[in-house]
Amino acid sequence: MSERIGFITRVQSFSACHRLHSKSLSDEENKRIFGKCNNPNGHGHNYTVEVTVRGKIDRNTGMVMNLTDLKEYIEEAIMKPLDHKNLDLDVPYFADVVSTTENLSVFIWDSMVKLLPPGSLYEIKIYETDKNIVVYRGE
Ligand SMILES: Nc1nc2c(c(=O)[nH]1)N=C([C@H](O)[C@H](O)COP(=O)(O)OP(=O)(O)OP(=O)(O)O)CN2
Ligand SMILES: [Zn+2]
Repeated sequence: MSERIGFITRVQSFSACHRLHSKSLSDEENKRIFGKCNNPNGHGHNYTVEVTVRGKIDRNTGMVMNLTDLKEYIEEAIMKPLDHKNLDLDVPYFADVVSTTENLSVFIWDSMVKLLPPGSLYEIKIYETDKNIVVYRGE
């Protein structure tokens, strides 16, 4: 039988607060562009992240990778740095990077890719709210 390629996804939720504010824009521009999300005292989200890994379905184990291992990588790359944190103040990456969900997806990609087998990370999908969804595939 020829080699089969599979995709596996693990879902993880975490809570964090943030403020959309760019240091390269004036206060007026920040207010105009980010509106209520520029509130000086911030606001919170219950984020849901889907991490998808692509790979060969191993003939012996029947797995692309062990989901138990993926769970541990997610704990390291997502939960420890982000859960119950103020993204802008607690996560050094966001000191000079606006904490949009796009940039959050890049942060999570860069953190996950360091832990996973080379070339295996396929997609990071984040639900910031039920209606606001971002996908990043490492490009
Ligand atoms: N391109 C992006 N646009 C916006 C982002 C983002 O990350 N990328 N983020 C925000 C805010 O963080 C904001 O919290 C979004 O929340 P909100 O507008 O309240 O969410 P909903 O659209 O789901 O809420 P409803 O008011 O119920 O429609 C803004 N833009
Ligand atoms: Zn927000």
